[in-house]
Amino acid sequence: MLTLLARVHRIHPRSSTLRAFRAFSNASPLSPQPFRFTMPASKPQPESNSKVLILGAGNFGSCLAEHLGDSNHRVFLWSREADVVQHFNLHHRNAKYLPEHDFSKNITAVGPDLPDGKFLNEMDVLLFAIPTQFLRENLTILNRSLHKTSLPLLIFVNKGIEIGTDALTLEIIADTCGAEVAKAATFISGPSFAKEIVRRRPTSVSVASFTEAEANKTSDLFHQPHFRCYTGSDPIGIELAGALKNVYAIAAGMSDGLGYENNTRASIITRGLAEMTCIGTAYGASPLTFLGLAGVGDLFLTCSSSSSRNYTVGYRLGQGEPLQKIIATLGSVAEGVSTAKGVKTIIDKLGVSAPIAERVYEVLYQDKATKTAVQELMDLPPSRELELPPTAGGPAKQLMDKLGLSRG
Ligand SMILES: NC(=O)c1ccc[n+]([C@@H]2O[C@H](COP(=O)([O-])OP(=O)(O)OC[C@H]3O[C@@H](n4cnc5c(N)ncnc54)[C@H](O)[C@@H]3O)[C@@H](O)[C@H]2O)c1
Ligand SMILES: O=P(O)(O)OC[C@H](O)CO
Repeated sequence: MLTLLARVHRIHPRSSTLRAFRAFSNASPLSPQPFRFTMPASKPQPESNSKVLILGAGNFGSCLAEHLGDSNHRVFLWSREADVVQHFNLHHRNAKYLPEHDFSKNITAVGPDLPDGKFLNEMDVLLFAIPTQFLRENLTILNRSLHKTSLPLLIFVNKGIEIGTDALTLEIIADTCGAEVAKAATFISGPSFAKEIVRRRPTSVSVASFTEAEANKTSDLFHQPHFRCYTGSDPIGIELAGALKNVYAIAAGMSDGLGYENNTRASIITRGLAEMTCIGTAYGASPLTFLGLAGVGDLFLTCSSSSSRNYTVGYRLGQGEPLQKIIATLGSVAEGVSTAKGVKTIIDKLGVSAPIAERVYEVLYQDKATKTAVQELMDLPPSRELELPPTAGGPAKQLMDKLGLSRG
């Protein structure tokens, strides 16, 4: 397989890229396939009419509530905003997010307090659509009433890295709810604008979990003729891909905002993918995950559309607006802004070269002018196009140790 890979891609058999692939297949704690672990599973799902609690009634939580309500599940949508709850139950509309959309009658809004233990444990599915920076505080509270012997199916859709800890969601779950809960968690990522899903535009996503049964249950729950799910066993990889693409979407937006054209954006997308793959590989994720929907799929989407909030932040920065004003008026979360901090720490720690991500960090947090950032990237000395770093160890290994999943 590796010899074939070398022949097809004209890679020298002793090249560092091939060595990295070889090292990955031998030493990485994660493998893109097959599923290797026997895991704690959630309680059996009903054939139909699952009871689903969606935590977070922003654009994405509301859109996924609609998707599941529309396929005849009984959906409860938790919002921390009392006016959103009240308005939703009266009008079947979310006044703040996706305000044009008429929502399914199968959805009931709940809140603003977090649901109590009795309600929580009656659910078949808990889906978290809360921005990454607020997940820990909510999981800490919910964990107190979660029955660990009869877990609901647990699904996470946020795309970010926690400020201060540089933790991925898997680690936040392990810290707040324990390793057994983290091992049963499932992650959805990929190119999926909320406003297109509610209009039933054909969409495909990656679904990953350490547990095959949980990934399959999530896929079964979501799969529709207009919504395809592709399962995988690299949750760390799809989490990293989803978080990283937001940083590169800011870079692509900056370039467009500065008035650069298609060549520049294509360079940012392609070099961004190379950086994401190197960071992911050094972290201990599978490089192949970055070629999937959660990787290049979502990168391409968010780097090339003004529907992306992260792209919009970059675009407005490129046009000369100050960051604080952009954040104050965006009306919705752009995870790339906070994630750029975690990415900077991770690349420094891992010693990975990621010049685009570094420049995004410097523009956001060190007052570097967007034009200077682009010029500095263009002034870099010529380099090899792709050199994957070694994969042994890395934060994924530490996370797998924490979950009790490392190879003996
Ligand atoms: N919008 C999309 O198309 C899309 C697609 C895929 C993934 N995502 C991801 O989903 C996550 C949520 O994004 P979104 O688009 O729904 O964001 P949003 O800005 O539309 O909504 C954010 C939601 O978080 C809630 N919130 C804010 N502070 C909170 C707190 N302390 N505790 C609990 N809830 C709090 C808000 O009330 C709101 O309901 C993000 O990680 C995003 O990257 C979004
Ligand atoms: O609007 P963005 O930039 O947060 O992107 C939303 C989703 O992540 C697209 O898949």
